[in-house]
Amino acid sequence: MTNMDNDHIPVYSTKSIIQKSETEGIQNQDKTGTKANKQKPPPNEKKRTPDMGVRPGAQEEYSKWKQSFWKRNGVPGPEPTPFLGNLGQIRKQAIVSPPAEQKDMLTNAVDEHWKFMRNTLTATFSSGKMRLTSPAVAACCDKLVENIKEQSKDGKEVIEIKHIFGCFTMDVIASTAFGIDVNSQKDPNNEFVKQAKKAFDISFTTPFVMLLIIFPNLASLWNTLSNWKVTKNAFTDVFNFFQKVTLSVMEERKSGNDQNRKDFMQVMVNSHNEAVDKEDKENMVDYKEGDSTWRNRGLTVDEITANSFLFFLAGYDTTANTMSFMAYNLAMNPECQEKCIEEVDKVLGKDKPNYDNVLKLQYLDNCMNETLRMYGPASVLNRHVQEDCKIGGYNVPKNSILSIPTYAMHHDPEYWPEPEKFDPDRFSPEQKAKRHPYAWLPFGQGPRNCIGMRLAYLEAKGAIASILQRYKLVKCEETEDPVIIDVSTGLLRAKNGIKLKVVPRA
Ligand code: HEM
Repeated sequence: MTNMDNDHIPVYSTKSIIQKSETEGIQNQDKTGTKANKQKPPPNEKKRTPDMGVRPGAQEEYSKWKQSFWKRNGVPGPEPTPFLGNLGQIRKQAIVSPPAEQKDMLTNAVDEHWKFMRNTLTATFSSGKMRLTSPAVAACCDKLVENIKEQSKDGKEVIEIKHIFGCFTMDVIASTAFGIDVNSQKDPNNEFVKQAKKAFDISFTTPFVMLLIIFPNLASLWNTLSNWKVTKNAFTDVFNFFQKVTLSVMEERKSGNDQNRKDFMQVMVNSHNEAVDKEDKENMVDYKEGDSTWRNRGLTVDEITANSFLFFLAGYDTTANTMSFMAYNLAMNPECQEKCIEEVDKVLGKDKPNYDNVLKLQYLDNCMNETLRMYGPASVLNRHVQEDCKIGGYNVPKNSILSIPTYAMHHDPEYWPEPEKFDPDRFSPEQKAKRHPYAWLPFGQGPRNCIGMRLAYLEAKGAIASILQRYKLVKCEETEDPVIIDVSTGLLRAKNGIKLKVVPRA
């Protein structure tokens, strides 16, 4: 996605996205798709002088002109409010790229540069690389269980589960993306932990980010608006810290220390000389042998730094929230938790989780998928339209931004009967076969989908399985029922956290 220069378009109808064919033949549709787009804003009736005042209703017409773009193009939807359009309705579904000035982040890159980096980084998350990374994830699972043991005091203490999982995902990213071992639960004053938390707080709690949610096309002003300097400078400080960490880790690797470490950092460092395996090629965007955008060079130091940092921003809270809601769902549905425990005992026994045994936890997989349906952290997807096109019979002009409301789609009773019910069997092969594949999009879709999905499954399933090997997750008086959702920061999370008891298994 890029910084945009056109209308921000909320697409409301799940049906219009999912069942394109059903919406063909709409009335009032401009056949060429151009005439309607060339309409001008309402003209002033006459040249106004300062004392003439404004024609009744004209102010409102102007204030809604941008927001009524789709209405004028025949696309049905809710009535926009002046200036903010339908923000009230889509706020629940907003996700935003971090406001980094770093052009080398995958999320900020475009065209050939994005393609080169996406293909290079895709290799970082291949199943082969995941296998190499799984001992590092298993070590973090051990720390997680140890921290739970210390906090739970034989199941008597109430645990803020989101905090525990936040520390876990922080440890995983530190270890896999930066090659640094930390225990953020036990050592909150560690410099890496402090800076990482700062980066995250800046990205997701400042008014600037809220503004970006409201007006995504303002992102291009990031470098020029001085009243955001404080935030920008703070963010740059944090980025500089991560840059120093990356450089010193790379230096250490070059000097021979830790060269055999199998983490993303090493894969990125080796990117110019590593072999490309068959699976990498299959997952790459438009991969062609000898393509000039691919492997004509390795990743630069700036690209490695920017993307290690991005992995942290994109993978920390998303995965921690998913795990928290998963634990919540299992505590609220003990019969489902029993099934998971049975499966974990059968498949893992007392073994540590790794890429292959975690893949075999099919019921736990269904529980994670159902959790992502109910509480997927990214509740909206955005696309920048590159060419004039038709979607579901509607004309969509070049340079529009489409917002796809996944939260709304995941709660549409037409596709998900009793949407508020936790029912992991919705993801059985039979149920899945009956559903449109795009009815469930927690990781997005297409070439720009989530690159870290495999890691997210390995982390979340591995950690929950490690807990269930020893403990049960139990609802207690402090557990909110139903849990209150907060979307004010752009990412969906539990407003008051999630509190549970973690009781040792008999
Ligand atoms: C449960 C956890 C996660 C969820 C629900 C999630 C969801 C998403 C979504 C919805 C997108 C946008 C996709 C689209 O527009 O089609 C995305 C992009 C991305 N995600 Fe994730 N994500 C998760 C974990 C991770 C992790 C662990 C990492 C890395 C360590 C990661 C790295 C990224 C990156 C780099 C992109 C941008 C890809 C690009 O622009 O080419 N994510 N993620």
